[in-house]
Amino acid sequence: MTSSTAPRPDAAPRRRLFHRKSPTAPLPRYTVSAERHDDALNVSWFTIARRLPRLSGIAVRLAWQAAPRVVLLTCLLQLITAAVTAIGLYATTSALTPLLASGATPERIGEALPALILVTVAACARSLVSALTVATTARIGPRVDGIAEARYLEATTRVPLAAYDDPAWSDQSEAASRAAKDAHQMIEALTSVTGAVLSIAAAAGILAHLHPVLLPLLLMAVLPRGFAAVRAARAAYLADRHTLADRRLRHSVIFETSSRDHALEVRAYTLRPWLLGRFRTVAARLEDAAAEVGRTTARHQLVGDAVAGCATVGVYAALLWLAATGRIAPAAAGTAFIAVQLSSRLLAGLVQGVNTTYKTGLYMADWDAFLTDTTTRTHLPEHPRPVPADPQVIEARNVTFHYPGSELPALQNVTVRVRRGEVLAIVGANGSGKSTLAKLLAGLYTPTTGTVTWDTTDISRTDPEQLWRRLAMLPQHFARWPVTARENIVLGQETGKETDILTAARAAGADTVLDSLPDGLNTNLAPSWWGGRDLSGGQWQRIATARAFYRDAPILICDEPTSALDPLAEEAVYRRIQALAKGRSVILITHRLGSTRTADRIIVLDGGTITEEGTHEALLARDGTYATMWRAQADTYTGDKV
Ligand SMILES: Nc1ncnc2c1ncn2[C@@H]1O[C@H](COP(=O)(O)OP(=O)(O)OP(=O)(O)O)[C@@H](O)[C@H]1O
Repeated sequence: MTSSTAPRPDAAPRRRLFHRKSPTAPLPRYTVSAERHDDALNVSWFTIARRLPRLSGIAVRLAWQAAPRVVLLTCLLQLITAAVTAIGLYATTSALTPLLASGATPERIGEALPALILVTVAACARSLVSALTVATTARIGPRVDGIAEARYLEATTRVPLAAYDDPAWSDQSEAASRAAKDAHQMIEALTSVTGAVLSIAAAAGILAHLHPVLLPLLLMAVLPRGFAAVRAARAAYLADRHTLADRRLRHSVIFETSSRDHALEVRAYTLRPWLLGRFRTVAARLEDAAAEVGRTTARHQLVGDAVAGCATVGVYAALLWLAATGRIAPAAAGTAFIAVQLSSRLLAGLVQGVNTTYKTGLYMADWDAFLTDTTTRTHLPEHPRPVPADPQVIEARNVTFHYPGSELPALQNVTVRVRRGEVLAIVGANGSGKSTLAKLLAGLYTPTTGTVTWDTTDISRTDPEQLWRRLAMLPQHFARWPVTARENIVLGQETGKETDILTAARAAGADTVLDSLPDGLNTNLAPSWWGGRDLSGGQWQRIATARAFYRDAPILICDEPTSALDPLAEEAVYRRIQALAKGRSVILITHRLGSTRTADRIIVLDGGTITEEGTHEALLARDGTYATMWRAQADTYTGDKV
């Protein structure tokens, strides 16, 4: 399996999408990382027949999990449909035999009447059972989607963070999320396939019973269209896979163009033409792909219909000949005629069903493979080591770390230790590896080589969820959760005492923010929803800081905690961090060197390696990078050279 989404130079779309006021924009054409089913068009019928049960099995298992009784009911309804079809056809022969015989018309009709009533009852029963099947299937669909989506979400929230940096995983994730949303289609399709197959089998059984030659004749009429359907499905699926990257791109272009977060820059930078140009480029590419699928499907359908049409004419001619030469009874020929017509109608459902089953089934296989791959990536240790409840020392030893797909290490041979009760400040230029080191110490990434230990426990051998329960982290890019202020602070923990929430808020300077909100802690901070309120950047940072302070964890990591705060709030937050360090290990990443003065130790990172380590005074005395940065910052305050 290849694993990259390397951009290729964009080729101009072959045809125009729609009337455009603004031009299309150059947009990289990404390749899809894992073309797992590229062989789908080339495989033999035998392979498809072999694959279909497995593909169907995934959906059937989901359906069974969702509603076993409803599945059983659906199967029962399918069997009833087939039985009613057989009864209807059998009754047709019984009705035709007296009708086509010689004798007085009233007598012949009288003789055929019970069979005619049976034919009518069978037709009504078929319609009723078919309606019941639709209602029953509709009950399973949403539950199946729900289970498939929940399992997708469980996998994505469990997978190590590094997976999100891997384009191959992101591609798979897109395919799996699409499959999970459409799982119900597979169930509907399978139901119609089973129903049609059983009914056609019933028709075939009756025909075989009437005369052995009728069965091959029926198959001749129905098979060509079925073959065409499967070919069209494979072509459509492959085209879908090849446009996966473009569909991801289109989602992100739509999001970037219309989201609230980007709305200001869209206007201030007059981005409309550029963004719409990007959208039109990717939409045109998708339009071209869809048109290609349409052409392929039409070609297969046309060939299938032509062959099926010829075969049907041949079947009718053969029936006439068999009846005319007395080889089969006229009533049997009449029933065969009706059976071929009925089967052709059923075939329409079967064709559609096989089409969807195969296509959706391949996506369900992607979903299944994604869950397996994600579980493999999650690789929890079989017997996880317990995480120390109150670690005394957190240590990275000879740690080197590469982001997925990145040749240069973000960290190289880093050894660092932070003890309980200590504040370790990490400083350095942009991109020097500060956040990466913090994430490794927190177990959010696993080192490529080297170890991170909490006390003597190698954290790669622990259960990460247990580890993260001992962690309070204020990341550089914190999330603005669209929930209440209270939930934003308590986030993921049981709602504790109101006084604890307010204490954390006060320590983070968020108390004044809460005072300004109409419903205080209960104010909804989802500005895109009715009644929701937004906050300023600094106010959000105070809430996010309160979130980290509220969490009573032995390890506190603050990554640029005051980047948006006013000077007074900044001062208060650093004081609080200092106070919190008493019972904790604190890792502080900051460019505000004023705040590092009181840190117990400072490390300076440069290009992923530690170049200096010591106290503020020791590093100033050393007159290295730290001293240079300190002086540069001091100059901006004093206006003098220090
Ligand atoms: N998800 C990622 N995938 C690939 N490379 C990454 C990723 N995140 C960071 N990097 C790279 O790793 C290096 C270290 O990044 P890191 O975020 O740790 O720097 P930093 O010192 O925290 O920077 P800043 O001061 O700008 O926040 C940088 O070269 C960056 O480009």
